[in-house]
Amino acid sequence: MVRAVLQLKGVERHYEQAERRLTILNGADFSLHAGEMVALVAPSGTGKSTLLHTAGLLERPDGGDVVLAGRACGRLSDDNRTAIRRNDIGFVYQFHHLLPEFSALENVMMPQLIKGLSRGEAAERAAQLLDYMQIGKRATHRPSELSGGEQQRVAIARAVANAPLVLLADEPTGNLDPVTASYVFQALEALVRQSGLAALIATHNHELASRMDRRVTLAEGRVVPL
Ligand SMILES: Nc1ncnc2c1ncn2[C@@H]1O[C@H](COP(=O)(O)OP(=O)(O)OP(=O)(O)O)[C@@H](O)[C@H]1O
Repeated sequence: MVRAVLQLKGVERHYEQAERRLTILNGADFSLHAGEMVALVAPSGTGKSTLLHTAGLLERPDGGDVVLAGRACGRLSDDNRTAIRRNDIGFVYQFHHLLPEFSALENVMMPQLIKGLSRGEAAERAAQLLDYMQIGKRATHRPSELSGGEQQRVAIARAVANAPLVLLADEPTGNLDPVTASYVFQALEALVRQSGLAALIATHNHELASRMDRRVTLAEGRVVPL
């Protein structure tokens, strides 16, 4: 049986809004397996970002837990969750959030330098990843000198720079035109398949969702098949 790299077990998330309690995740269960790409497709405001942030240990669940490679992590301290996140989880957002004063190569090197790799090792891996994302020729360019699709390719390379177990993406192509979105997704897919990563990708794009292994949605705070 393929092992679950990421599990949500009865996860609850509530927000206090204008003196009322808003329940976003209400006992959400979900398993993501090694090598799998899963699309999270749900209407705006139903909790996709909340789910990704909780799964990615950015936010703590109010109930239940997040299990990463068999280890219960969701309820750990902020410091412990941050340490685990740095090693084991890659994030891609709708907007690239690249550091504007650094080149594409340096942006991809950054997480590796923070982890403690030497500049030489980090530069070598960053160059390989940029080549893999078919943007190697742009390695010395700053984000402002790149197109939206190129910026997202760099952001994806950065997200996997530390060889995480899990890639979480929140509308990674949401800011791109359909043709560019399709090419960027193709590169993302090739990278995920080649590295054996597990990926959970929130998208409103049904065509891209249809290219993934399975699709889930959120209904009344739970994750259900689509
Ligand atoms: N920090 C917060 N405090 C209060 N309410 C919040 C907070 N974060 C999110 N919410 C609310 O929780 C609900 C779910 O938000 P979330 O961003 O997870 O939805 P989403 O499905 O990702 O939406 P979109 O597709 O528009 O990005 C929304 O009603 C939002 O207003």
